[in-house]
Amino acid sequence: MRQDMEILTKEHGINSFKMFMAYKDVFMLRDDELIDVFKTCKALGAIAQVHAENGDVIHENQKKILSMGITGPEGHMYSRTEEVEAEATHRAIVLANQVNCPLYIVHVMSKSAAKIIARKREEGCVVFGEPIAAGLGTDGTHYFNKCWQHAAAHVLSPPLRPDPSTPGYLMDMLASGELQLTGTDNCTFNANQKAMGANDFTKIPNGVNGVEDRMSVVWEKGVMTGKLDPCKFVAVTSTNAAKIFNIYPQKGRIQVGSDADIVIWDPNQTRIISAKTHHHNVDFNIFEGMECHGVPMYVISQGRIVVEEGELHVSQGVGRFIATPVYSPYVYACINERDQVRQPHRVQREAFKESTNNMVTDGIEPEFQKDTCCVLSQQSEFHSRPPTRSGARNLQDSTFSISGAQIDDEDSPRSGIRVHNPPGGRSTGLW
Ligand SMILES: NC(=O)NCCC(=O)O
Ligand SMILES: [Zn+2]
Repeated sequence: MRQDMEILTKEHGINSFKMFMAYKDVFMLRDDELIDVFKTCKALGAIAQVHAENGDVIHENQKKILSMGITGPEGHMYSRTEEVEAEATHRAIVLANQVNCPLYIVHVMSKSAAKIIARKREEGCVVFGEPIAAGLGTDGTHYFNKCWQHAAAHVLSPPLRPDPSTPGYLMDMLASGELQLTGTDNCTFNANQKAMGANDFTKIPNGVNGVEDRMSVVWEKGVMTGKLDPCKFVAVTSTNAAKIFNIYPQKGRIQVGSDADIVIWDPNQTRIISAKTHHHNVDFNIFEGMECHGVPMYVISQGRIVVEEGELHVSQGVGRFIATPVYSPYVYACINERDQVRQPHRVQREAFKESTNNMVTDGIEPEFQKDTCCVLSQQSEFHSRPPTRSGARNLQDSTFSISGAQIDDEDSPRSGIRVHNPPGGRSTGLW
């Protein structure tokens, strides 16, 4: 695998690798495997991407939900809760940070996962979060739709969230910079293909549309709501991605020398999204009926007009692959510095010399020293402090040990523990 990644980065212009924490027994990587790939990405200067959901938990939940007789698309959502996404998001960030590898979380779908990304960035982790058009434009209430096809058409992973305030929240996070860019994870299936899971939600192919409508959805939900200004709109739809994937300013900027890929956006026009008029080769559009302000009047690609007033003028094969070089400075600048300054360092000490008196008895009256020695050796398995002057166990000590033993196991029965020297003199009193 490492060799393949090396060839891809060095000879084919690939600088990012997506890993799955979901899809148990298919794509799912375990922690040690993730660490391995993160280390390889780091060594190659690539960006590690993860699909963050806990595949083991999903597997358990799926069995449970199916056994309850829930076979429809709502089961997809119930089996992949926010917590399942948030746990994996947190774990991925921790693992990547441990090996100082930059991380990109694809399709951030929940408030919980977004909050974790924001918190870990605040703590200094190099992690980027990408919400997608689906999660910004619609929500998981569609899984409760009585029409199976409608509900199944919204199945993607992680799923849309039933909390209808989620899209607005994710947009707020983009506006504040806590999430950085928008994608789509465009991956469409028509009704017949989705029907593979007609009797079992776990078999519904995952994925929805997004690529054609992403700009419109982000403008409508971001700019028209006053959350994003037009410059931030450009940043989260274009420039930030170009920077992260190391193709800026060839892409993501309009200037002499950059590629002539330009969208002329008319903010005053409106259009209504529909499967009847979209250009996807699929029979459903998850944004069906959404009225969007802001319409691309012209799209220029490689200097040629490819969209003009709603009409598409493209020919197959004119697209070209853009190589993405490793060591993106926007991603790796801090990483390289951290490699230098965050090294653990060894403390220089004198060699250990065995002491002739290995009991610490300072401050304990001589008459109690014998008892004390006995107690200390009994305590060796525990965090030990000497007994108090009265001889009682020091209450600052932990009485917990992994073995389950208690510090006072030998004084039985437990309800009648003898105190050698309680305040006020020796007695056989109980405490
Ligand atoms: N988002 C989605 O369901 N896409 C299909 C493949 C994947 O899970 O990434
Ligand atoms: Zn994915």
